[in-house]
Amino acid sequence: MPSPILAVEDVSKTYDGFKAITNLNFYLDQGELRTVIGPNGAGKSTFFDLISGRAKPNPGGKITFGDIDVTQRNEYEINRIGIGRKFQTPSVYSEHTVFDNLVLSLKGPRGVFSSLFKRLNSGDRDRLDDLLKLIRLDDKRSWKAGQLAHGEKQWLEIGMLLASEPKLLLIDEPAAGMTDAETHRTGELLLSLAGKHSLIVVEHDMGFVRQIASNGKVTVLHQGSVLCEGKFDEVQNNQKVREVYLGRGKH
Ligand SMILES: Nc1ncnc2c1ncn2[C@@H]1O[C@H](COP(=O)(O)OP(=O)(O)OP(=O)(O)O)[C@@H](O)[C@H]1O
Repeated sequence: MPSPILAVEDVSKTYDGFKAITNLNFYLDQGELRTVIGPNGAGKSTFFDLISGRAKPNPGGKITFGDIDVTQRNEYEINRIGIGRKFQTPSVYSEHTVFDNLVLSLKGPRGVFSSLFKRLNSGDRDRLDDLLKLIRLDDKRSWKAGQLAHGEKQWLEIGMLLASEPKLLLIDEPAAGMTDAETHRTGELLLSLAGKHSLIVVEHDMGFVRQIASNGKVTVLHQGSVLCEGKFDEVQNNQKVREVYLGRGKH
């Protein structure tokens, strides 16, 4: 049994007396791709905020990454320890080329100026070439990022996340606003990352969830807690999930 890379234990988060996350327990294995779904307001973004250090849990809970207790670490430290996050809306450097966007995201203490004007070593170059192929933007490496289609910007941002060499990737609704073909390609990309990386993907598009959860587990959040966890079909057929999430339990 692989040991969990992430353990979230008895974690709660209260905002102005409202519990956005309630006694949440969540374990992710090394190399696992987990999909997290849940209705609006279920706590998915707050869950990511807590793991990434953007928000602090109420006293009492614990978040462990590898063997490090990150419960009270700040966002910057957690990112350096190896948790990278991609938000729903792509945020690329529009005026820079695709290639330079990746250079700017390479791991290490580099300012914008030194990143762009420093000579890359051959190891970095090879890695960026591989990344460009992986995200299928090899032929657009010299394009300004602002010229890319929405789906391509999302892939570039996944590439930027990978350039920073995280061990765990938190990815928020990567398929939002994509065409069917782009969505499918994104699923292939994420599936190809599993194993080498650990990933948690929050998503609403059920066709996409079915694709990326084909070999893995889905966690359903509801009112800030785990309602159900299992293979896609198990989750889809779960009565509680139908009632609260799909809203058609009685039909
Ligand atoms: N900073 C905050 N201050 C006050 N309430 C918050 C804050 N962040 C989240 N909440 C509340 O916590 C609950 C969970 O919100 P969250 O954004 O985590 O849900 P979600 O599952 O990501 O929803 P969606 O799918 O709509 O993005 C909501 O009721 C929300 O209003």
